[in-house]
Formats: sequence, structure tokens, C-alpha cells
Amino acid sequence: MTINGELLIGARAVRGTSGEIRAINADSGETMEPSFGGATLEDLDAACALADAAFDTYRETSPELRATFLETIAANIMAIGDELVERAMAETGLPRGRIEGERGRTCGQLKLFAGVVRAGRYLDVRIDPAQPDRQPAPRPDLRLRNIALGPVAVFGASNFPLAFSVAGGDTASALAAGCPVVAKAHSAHPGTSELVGRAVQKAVADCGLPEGVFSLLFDSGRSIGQGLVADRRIKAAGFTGSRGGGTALMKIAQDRPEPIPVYAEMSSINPVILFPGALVAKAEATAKAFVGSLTLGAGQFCTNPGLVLGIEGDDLDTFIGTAAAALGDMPAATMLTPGIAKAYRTGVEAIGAHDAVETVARGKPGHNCQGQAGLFVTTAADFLAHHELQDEIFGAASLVVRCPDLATIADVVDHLEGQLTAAIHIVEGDYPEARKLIPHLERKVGRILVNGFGTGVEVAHAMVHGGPYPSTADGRSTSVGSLAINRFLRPVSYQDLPDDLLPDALKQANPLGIERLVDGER
Ligand SMILES: NC(=O)C1=CN([C@@H]2O[C@H](COP(=O)(O)OP(=O)(O)OC[C@H]3O[C@@H](n4cnc5c(N)ncnc54)[C@H](O)[C@@H]3O)[C@@H](O)[C@H]2O)C=CC1
Ligand SMILES: O=C(O)CCC(=O)C(=O)O
Repeated sequence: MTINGELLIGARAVRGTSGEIRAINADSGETMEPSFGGATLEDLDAACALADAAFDTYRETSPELRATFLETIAANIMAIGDELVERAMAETGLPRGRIEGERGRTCGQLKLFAGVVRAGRYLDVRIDPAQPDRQPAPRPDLRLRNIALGPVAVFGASNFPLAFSVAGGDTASALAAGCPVVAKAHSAHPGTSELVGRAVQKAVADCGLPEGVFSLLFDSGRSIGQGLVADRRIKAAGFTGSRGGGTALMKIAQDRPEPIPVYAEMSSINPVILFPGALVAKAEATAKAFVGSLTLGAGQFCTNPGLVLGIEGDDLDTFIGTAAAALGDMPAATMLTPGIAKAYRTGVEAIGAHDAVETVARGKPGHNCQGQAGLFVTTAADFLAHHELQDEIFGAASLVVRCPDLATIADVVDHLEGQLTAAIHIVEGDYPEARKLIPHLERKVGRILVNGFGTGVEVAHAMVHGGPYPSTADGRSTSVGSLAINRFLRPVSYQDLPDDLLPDALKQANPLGIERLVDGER
């Protein structure tokens, strides 16, 4: 497949004329071919108009057709072959195994949503049959189903060029819900974005769907992303990136005459809590596993373990010493973009220079596009006194907080901002204290895990990849797993409609054969 640097507006591929974007080879810093034309406001308008025009047809497609469409996207992505893997590796600096794994996850995610659409449970059909003889007043016939929200804006994430990008989780869940998607490519991987965008565009044609079901725009600045969220035809947005970017888009969405939800996944430092029994039993093994998680993908995961809480003493010192030794051996790793590498350096320099923080280890140094891992230590009192120590440093840096006791650990947790994950490391003897801490964690995070680390999110029905603000804009939702579809749905109730006028999901004969709640019973 050729990468032409073109926008995909419905069925067309056109050259954008508002500035240009160049991919940068993440490792060498060299500019890559071709150049990508930035979309104009007219291009944006055309994409949104097509999405709006496609909406009513697309949202009422049969479950089978929509599921086949999602599976066709996955097949078309695989059909691109190695060109996609190599382009993504060059644009992101991520290794082959990671990109291939991410491609598998992306296709698996699309297929998971195909299953969700076929099963039809996401429609949450509820039927309360009429009770004309009820006293003192008759009950009307009430039937509820979820419908798609409308066209959705999807912002590709820099750190997952496939699984959180053009055909990533936000796109898969929006399309599954019945929402057309206008994707805004991340300029860190425009070639990868175009290749995947063409695979989606082809799937739209393969399945005979209206062309406006999918468009892909490049933005040489910020105006297209902002205009997209402001456009009256867009009814929700999905985003993964910085807190600054996410909150800017949330503000635009709130200031619209009709505000819309922005599902932004932003910063998180993902506390890891080392319980006393676990430290006695396995401080060294836990420290080595921790460094593995911390340095995975140059630390460029929003689930990265950026904060460790433990009770001061010899066992915590063993953990710190082992982690410091392992981290000291870590080679520098190429980061996604020169900008992200620079932001990481700035963040690490700031924490290293902080009066309340001791630098206990740095990884091996590298060149300008690479990140050098870092491990830092502070006390609970200092952590609580300096809110800036909670700031996410996007990369392989983590801060260990020495706490005098478990009550202080709970206090530190209570003072944290909302997080995506918390990991507790325990042995059986720690269960009574762990039981006490879990309610504190539940108030702060979207996922609690035991004896592991949050990196590497499983795409599954019971997954929550979300959390209270600012880890996400809306802690009631997830961006990974089948529950992600709910972000792009809203319930509609139909009162006393004749069967002929009801959508198939609600008809008396249940022609879709889906599970329904009738009079409160499954
Ligand atoms: N916690 C996390 O999962 C992640 C955090 N980051 C953080 O973000 C920094 C920059 O990385 P990026 O991926 O480029 O994130 P970013 O937030 O700067 O950009 C993400 C997307 O949002 C758009 N955007 C950002 N600000 C905008 C605005 N004001 N108006 C309109 N569109 C806007 C960008 O064009 C891009 O498409 C990193 O150094 C890191 O600190 C980045 C990726 C993931
Ligand atoms: O850890 C993962 O698999 C996903 C992480 C993520 O969502 C992110 O880094 O943006």
C-alpha cells in the first residue's frame, strides 16, 4: 500500500493544503517521506457533513453487517503486512515485537466488538409490557434500547500507534455502537495512521456502507482538532494524551451551545503499594519485576508504575537497592518523539533537583531522542507537602515514598489524584491490612491489581481502563474492553409504540433473538 500523505474524507483521498506534517524517524531524528498535507476547515466540514449524513443509515445496520465490518477492518489491517509494522517501528521507535503485539491487540479488539454487536446485550433492551387494568392507573407499554450517540471524534494517541490510534479502542467501540468516526491522526505517526486509515476506508467500501462512516484528518496545528470537537455534528470525542491536551478539548466541548462528552484518558502515576509481608517474602523479585514494568516501551505507558509506597526499614531498602541495581543496567530507550524525549528530560531534571527528593539510580545514558530511566526516593511527609511530586513524568521514572506505617500509606493514597490503576503487593499475612486499604483505593482508581503491575491492559469484558479525574475525564467509563461501547450510547424509551413502528430490537417477536429484560426479568 502506498503512503501518499493524503486525507481520507469518506471515500475520497485528497491532499490537505493547510501546512504539512512530516514523520520523524524516532531513533535517528531524520525526517521521513512523504509529507502529509494538513486538513483545512473545509476538509473538516466535509468529513463532519459526511459523518452526519451516514449516521442514520449506519446506526441501524444489522448486527451481522456491523460485526462483519469490524472484522473486515481487522482483516484489512493484517493484509497491509510488514509495511505497517516497519512504518510504525520507524515512526515510534518501538520494537517489532511490541508493534506486532499491538497489531494483534488492535485486531483482537475489533473482533471482540464484533462479538459484542452480534450478542446485542449492549442495547440493554428492557420491556415493561402495558398493564391496562392496573389500579389506580394503567401502565403504558414501555420499551428501552440504547442508540448510538452520533458521529465521534477520535484523537490517535502517540504512545500506542495501533491499539489507541486510528483503528484503536475508541474507534472500535464507537463504530460498534453505530457511530461514524472522524479520526484526527497523531502527527507522531502519520504514515502508520494513513495505512490503517486506508484499511478502514476500504472496509467501509467492502461492506457497502455509507462513505461517511469513517474519515481521517491530519492537522498541521491545533485548529482541526479543536474544530472537530467544536463541530455541532460531532456528539462525543475519545482522546488519550496529555492533561493539557485533554482539558483543552474538554473545555471546548463544554463551551459548545450543545456540550458533549470528551472521554479523555490523561495523566496517571499508578501507585504500587508494597505491604510488609510481601517485602519480607519477595522484595528482590518484586523490585526486578517493577523495573521491567517501569521501563517497558521506554516507560511510555499511562499505566506506568510512577509511584511506589512502602514502609521504611530494611526490607524497603532491599527493594530500593535491588531496583536501583536493575535500573542502573537499563540501556537508554528511544522515545516516541523528540518532544516527548525533551519533556521527559525536563521532568526528570526537575524531580532530581527537588530539595525533598534523592536520586537513587539512573539508567544508562543515551542520545537526544532517548530516555534515561530514573529512580527517586522521598518521604511521606515531603510527598504530602509537595503536590508537584504527584505530577506524571511520562517515561521510565518512578518515585518511592518511604512511609512510617500503613496508616500513612492510606493517608498518602487519600491525598492522591484519580488514577487508572493501583497495584498492591501482598502475601497472605497482609490480607487484613490489604482489606482495610482497598476501600481507599476504590475511591481513587479504576483498576486494583494484586502482585502485578498495570502495564499491558487486557482487552476483555471485565476490564476497566479508566479512573477518576484527572486520570480520565469521566471515571464512569472505560476506554478498553467491551464496556467501552457504553461511552457512545444513550438510552431511548418508546412508550406505546405499535409493533410496526418499533425497532427490531424491541419488537414483540424479538427478531434479533437478543437477551431482553422483560418486566424486570431476563
Ligand atoms: N498519560 C498518557 O497516557 C499519555 C501522556 N502523554 C503526555 O503528553 C505529552 C505529549 O504527548 P502527546 O501524545 O503529543 O500528547 P498531547 O496531549 O500533546 O497530544 C495528543 C493529541 O491531542 C492534540 N492536542 C493536544 N493539545 C491540543 C489542544 N490544545 N487543542 C487541540 N488539540 C490538541 C494533539 O494534536 C494530538 O493529536 C507527553 O510528553 C506526555 O507527558 C502522552 C501520551 C499518553
Ligand atoms: O498498558 C496498556 O496496555 C495501555 C496503556 C495506555 O492506555 C496508555 O499508555 O495510554
